[in-house]
Amino acid sequence: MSESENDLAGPMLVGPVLVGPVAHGGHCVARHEGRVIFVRHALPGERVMIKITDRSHDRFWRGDAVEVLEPAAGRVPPPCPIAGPGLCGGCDFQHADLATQRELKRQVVAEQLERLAGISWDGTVEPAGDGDGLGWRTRMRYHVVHDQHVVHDQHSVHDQHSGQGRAGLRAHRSERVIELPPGGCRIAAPPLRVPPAVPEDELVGVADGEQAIWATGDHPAGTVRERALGREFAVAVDGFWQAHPAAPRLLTDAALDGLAPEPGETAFDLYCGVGLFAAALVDRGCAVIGVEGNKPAVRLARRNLADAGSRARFVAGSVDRVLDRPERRGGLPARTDLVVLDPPRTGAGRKVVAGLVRRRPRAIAYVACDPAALARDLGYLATEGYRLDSLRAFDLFPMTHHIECVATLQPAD
Ligand SMILES: C[S@@+](CC[C@H](N)C(=O)[O-])C[C@H]1O[C@@H](n2cnc3c(N)ncnc32)[C@H](O)[C@@H]1O
Repeated sequence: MSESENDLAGPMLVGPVLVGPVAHGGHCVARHEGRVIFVRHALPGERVMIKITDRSHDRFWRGDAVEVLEPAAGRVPPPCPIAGPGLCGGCDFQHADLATQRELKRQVVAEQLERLAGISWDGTVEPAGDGDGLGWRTRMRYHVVHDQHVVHDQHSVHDQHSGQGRAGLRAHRSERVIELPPGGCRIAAPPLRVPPAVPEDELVGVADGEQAIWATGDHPAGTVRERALGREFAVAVDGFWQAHPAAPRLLTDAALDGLAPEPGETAFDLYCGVGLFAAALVDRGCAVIGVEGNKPAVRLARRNLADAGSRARFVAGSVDRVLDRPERRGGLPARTDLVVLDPPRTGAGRKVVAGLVRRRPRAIAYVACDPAALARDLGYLATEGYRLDSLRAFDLFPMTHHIECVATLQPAD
């Protein structure tokens, strides 16, 4: 709980405040009486009243715009009734139209690249083809709220929940669960919008066409079949697969456009999951080695690419360690023509960058779900002699602040 929520004087309201530029993380920057406030539910240029939600940092506060005195041109009523201040933390930008959302994301990518890598980028954020930015999310994790009742027995008093719970989503930066509104989650694919009542605390849903597959527990068993690139991929129910249905095609096309693979070339697919980029490279005639830390995903990748025979090989392990290991001890060859890397939100880091540039690839495609980590790693790659060739940004997470980028690089000389 934040300090302000603990405050006996009640929540603190400040303003009117003029909202400044958007910042990475789904908020804008405002200044009030010499202090920076990261404010959610606002747009640049608006004049708002801010409810302070976190005063625990010396250098900045956090807050929600709870009253908009002068709205910006792109403001719209949020399509979901739980998208407002203090409610669901999943969607950051429902109060902006899609063009404004994309402009905010463009500014964030450009600012991160400039500030962290000294790169000036004048690209746009490309839509993923959805009309209204709703109903795209094919993977959902719901939390379940139970009615608690207190049980007294002869030894102790404890809380118990009774029977089925009601599904919800977490509030922003909080464990608090906000119950779904009637009609369910607006960005979930239609079969996942309204989940079934379950007795467990968590519920994972995967959309399989018009059907939903539901699973509970920390490590739900089972696989689903995803169709992409004219292939079928088996994916664990709780495993990684791109959440937007347009993502596999958009991202592999962008990576391959930059790499321009030739038949017979060698490639690494680092952080390969169940083999999406490996499949795209194999289908263009390359021999690929995938590296993935999640062992079940590696087993599925081997199955998914079984038709490629010796042209697709998968190594289980942490990318930094596998890159460091000699080939005779299960590491990777000393040279490769091409590299695709698609790390988690934390990015690849200096050690991975050093390990891959040592192989002198003629082209690298970096698929990134965090523009700050991407910009930091592009800085490392520049120091190691790789220059940015192209950078495309895709709006694969409409209504949220998230954005997916594909950067391609070549040796500077
Ligand atoms: C963003 S996903 C990309 C998966 C795949 N490229 C795709 O598009 O389906 C990142 C993957 O990296 C894996 N991963 C995370 N950290 C890792 C590490 N240090 N070494 C190897 N794999 C890692 C995760 O298990 C996950 O499958």
